[in-house]
Amino acid sequence: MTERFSFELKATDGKARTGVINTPRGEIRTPAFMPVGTAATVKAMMPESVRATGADILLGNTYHLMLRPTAERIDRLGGLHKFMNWDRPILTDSGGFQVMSLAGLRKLTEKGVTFKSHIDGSKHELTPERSMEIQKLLGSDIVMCFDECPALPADRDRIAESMRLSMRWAARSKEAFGDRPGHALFGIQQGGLEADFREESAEALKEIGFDGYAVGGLAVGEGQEAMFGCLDHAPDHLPKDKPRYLMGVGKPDDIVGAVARGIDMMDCVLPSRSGRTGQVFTRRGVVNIKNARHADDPRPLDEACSCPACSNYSRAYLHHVYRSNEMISGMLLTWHNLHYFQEIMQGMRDAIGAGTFEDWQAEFHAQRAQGDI
Ligand SMILES: CNc1nc2c(CCNCC3CCCCC3)c3nc(N)[nH]c(=O)c3cc2[nH]1
Repeated sequence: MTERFSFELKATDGKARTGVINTPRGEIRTPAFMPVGTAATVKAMMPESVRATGADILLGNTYHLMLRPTAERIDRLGGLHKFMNWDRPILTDSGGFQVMSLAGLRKLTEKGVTFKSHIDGSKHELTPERSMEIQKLLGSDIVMCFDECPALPADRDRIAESMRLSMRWAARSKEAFGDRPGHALFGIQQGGLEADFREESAEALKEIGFDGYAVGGLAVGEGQEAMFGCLDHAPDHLPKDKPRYLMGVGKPDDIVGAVARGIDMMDCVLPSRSGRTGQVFTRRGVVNIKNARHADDPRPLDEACSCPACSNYSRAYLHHVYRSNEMISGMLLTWHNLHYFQEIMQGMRDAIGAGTFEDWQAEFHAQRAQGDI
């Protein structure tokens, strides 16, 4: 059990890296996929099941939890780990991104953001200082700076202005975070798809100094080609000896492409949200379980998968419980998707460690090209 937060790089293969983040609540094997636990739960999953899929860390959300049940109440009840019965690391986002995508009636100023709750319309304010206070009350192990993520497409002036505001907010976040051994504060690089702004943002963050660096401002509708184009240079300006976290990504092939470009950590609602809408990710591509062609199919979703859904149930059963809107449908498909995403991460960690990441990527893409799934 370490009292400090540290990152050990174990091996690299091209720009891809594999390593371990040591935290007082346990280690995080990288590259890491972090399941999203928006309102103190990974939807349809017990925490022990999330762990069984191979997750070392999960995400909590400042925006949702500040509105309901409030960070103060979670603090009074012993913090988010105890509240949701997850004793391993938790990373919390700073709330700004969710305000811009969820809240009503927002007002953005140099100080921060005021907004109306999407739950009951009550008025709230988020500033770098308040976001740090909330994340401290939640007890999260990895805290994200309070930032502003501009919607793309946006012109260069808007992107520069937004990035420079986020850099001022990063300095205020660091100031408010203080010195908290065993807890980490991550800066968030902004700058849209502009290489010069990405470099300016990275330099500003390094000047302030953080325990890890996120690549923000992506996966906001730019498409995979533009995102990869940005990732071909954006991580290069970030410190090599600190973890790099790409926020909000993504589909399996997004994740593989991001790791190949030097990313160590990712989060996405996709596997859990898709699990509830019948979209199943497999090594050969996506299966839509609600399609009538599965009604009589006795085969598992994926013969090569060892998750409970693939080990114990037929496609016909999964089709039936999805169509019947039974709770077990979301449980089994979410479990499968999270298990599959973690299997991809384990495959990449092993391949990078063995120096065979090129071959692993070729096999990953070849399998997906196959026909009927
Ligand atoms: C989906 N695409 C995307 N997500 C981004 C996110 C959110 C990442 N996921 C956080 C979880 C979401 C569900 C609830 C729990 C927290 C971003 N967050 C921040 N702070 N800044 C971004 O530029 C930023 C950019 C992002 N792009």
